[in-house]
Amino acid sequence: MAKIIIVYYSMYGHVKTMAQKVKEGVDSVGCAEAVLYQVPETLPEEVLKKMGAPPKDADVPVIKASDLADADGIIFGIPTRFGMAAAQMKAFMDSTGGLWQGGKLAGKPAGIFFSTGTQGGGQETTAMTWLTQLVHHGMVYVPTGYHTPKMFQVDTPEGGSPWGAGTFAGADGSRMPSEFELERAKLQGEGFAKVALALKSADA
Ligand SMILES: Cc1cc2nc3c(=O)[nH]c(=O)nc-3n(C[C@H](O)[C@H](O)[C@H](O)COP(=O)(O)O)c2cc1C
Repeated sequence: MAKIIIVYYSMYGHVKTMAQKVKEGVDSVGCAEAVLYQVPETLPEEVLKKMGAPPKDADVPVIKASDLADADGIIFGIPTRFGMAAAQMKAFMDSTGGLWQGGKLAGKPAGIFFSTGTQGGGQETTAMTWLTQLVHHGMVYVPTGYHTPKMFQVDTPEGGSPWGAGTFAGADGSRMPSEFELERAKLQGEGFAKVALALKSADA
């Protein structure tokens, strides 16, 4: 059984909704199971209140760096801030120095999915700039590529790219992931689990 960790930050629920679909995809493969975690919050309560952030989910545990060590693969769910990852995600990665020194994540597959407010708001730059985290840990980036013919056909704005599944929250945050974006999130989970299983069996 391959254990896949899906670790995300989600202030308004878009990334969380995508994370649940990615999990569905991983779990559908058989011999693979995804576990959801959220990263610790770094903003003070009063700032969160001003930003209109709802309370965090009690049902998703908050991750510690050591939780990553026994994963067979890690998928990162990232909301965009100013064209790159939300600082909460980076703050969590900054707590993984011990794992990095011990090479504990080296060789593990890693995927990325994301959410921006708008088209052109930084879906690909968020993924690209996150690669530094993976490279320094020696992780193996698993993109989705054009994993469904529908990616060539969309005529309405849809989030995501060959870098990973994605969604648009809309300028006011009111848009929720579309059916196509959720389908891609599930496909990403499926494809990722297959790669993780192959790497795990090659390692056995
Ligand atoms: C401080 C801040 C910076 C943001 N920067 C961007 C940005 O550069 N591009 C963009 O499209 N959206 C930006 N957004 C919108 C977020 O990406 C959006 O709220 C998020 O993807 C929603 O995901 P969530 O519901 O999981 O939190 C920003 C939001 C905040 C609060």
